Amino acid sequence: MDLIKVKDYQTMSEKGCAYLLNHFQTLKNPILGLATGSTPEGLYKQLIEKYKKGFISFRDVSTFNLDEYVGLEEKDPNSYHYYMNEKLFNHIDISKENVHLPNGTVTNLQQECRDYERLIEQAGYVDVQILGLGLNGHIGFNEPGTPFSSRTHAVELNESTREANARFFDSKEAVPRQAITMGIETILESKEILLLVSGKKKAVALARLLSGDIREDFPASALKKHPHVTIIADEDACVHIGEHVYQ
Ligand SMILES: O=P(O)(O)OC[C@H]1O[C@](O)(CO)[C@@H](O)[C@@H]1O
Repeated sequence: MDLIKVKDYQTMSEKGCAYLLNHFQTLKNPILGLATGSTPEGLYKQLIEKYKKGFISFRDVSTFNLDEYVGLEEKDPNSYHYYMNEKLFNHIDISKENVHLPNGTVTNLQQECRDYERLIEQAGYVDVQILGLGLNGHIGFNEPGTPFSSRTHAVELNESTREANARFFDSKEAVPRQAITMGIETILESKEILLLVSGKKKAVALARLLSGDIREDFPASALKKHPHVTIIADEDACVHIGEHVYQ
């Protein structure tokens, strides 16, 4: 894993954008894996800016999002469909049929997960997967204990994750209890992975990722098995690096 340490959130977002643009140049039909949450918002702003200035087009880009809540309609402001439309897709020239997110409103979640896997495979797998880091080391919605061999699946969300995400909802009770997420093995099939980490809150998780063992109770540690992971982290997120030895 390569660690690029930057000053702050803004620089992390700019560097993340430069990293993606670099990869875009080498790919004919880039397939991007996308994350939600607070962390990539600045990166999406950067991408929109580059598009508006004419530096980049998304006409040939396809996207696969990591996850979606179960039970939220696309029009629900807390759904990840809504988030992606608002934060990125509505502002760029991407074709809606090239955009993919799991559908959390279907009755047969297992079938939806299998279909999502098939779509990723048919597309030829993700070229660059963007990830954020959960406080408990989750990636996508793969909570601690998720087998590294997991494929796209429906999950029960941890209370700590529901609490962390309650800031987007009216109350913690309103946060869905289930989600669909790409599995850890699905994520590891991406050709390149870009992990963005920002803020003091993430410092312990980042330090554990860098110096701890590869263990299923810390999902992000699976990234150490991948040959092409780049981490861009700001100074606040790096404050605990090297301080402890994590088991
Ligand atoms: O970027 P945030 O909001 O800190 O969230 C970190 C991670 O947690 C999730 O929001 C899931 O809870 C991921 O989508 C995200 O990458």
